[in-house]
Amino acid sequence: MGDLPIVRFEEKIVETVKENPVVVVIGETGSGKSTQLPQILYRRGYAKSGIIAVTQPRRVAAVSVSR
Ligand SMILES: Nc1ncnc2c1ncn2[C@@H]1O[C@H](COP(=O)(O)OP(=O)(O)OP(=O)(O)O)[C@@H](O)[C@H]1O
Repeated sequence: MGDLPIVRFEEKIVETVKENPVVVVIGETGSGKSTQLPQILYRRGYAKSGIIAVTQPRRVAAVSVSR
């Protein structure tokens, strides 16, 4: 699989998350927000100091992106 568009913004996202208590990421459908953001935060160690929670409008979608 090729890289999703969000991957290019990883450094900017991590930097912004570090500096702000709340961050809103806006991007096109399929740009990788739901599937990549939790993995980026996991790789950067955010699961060590807290939990990474993933919400979706439907239960099945929430469970599948959390795996
Ligand atoms: N590493 C990858 N490379 C390419 N495509 C991927 C990869 N991982 C997941 N995908 C696919 O890319 C799409 C990314 O969707 P994702 O739900 O993350 O986007 P999104 O930005 O959250 O979209 P939406 O705004 O519609 O929720 C999915 O169809 C998924 O199957």
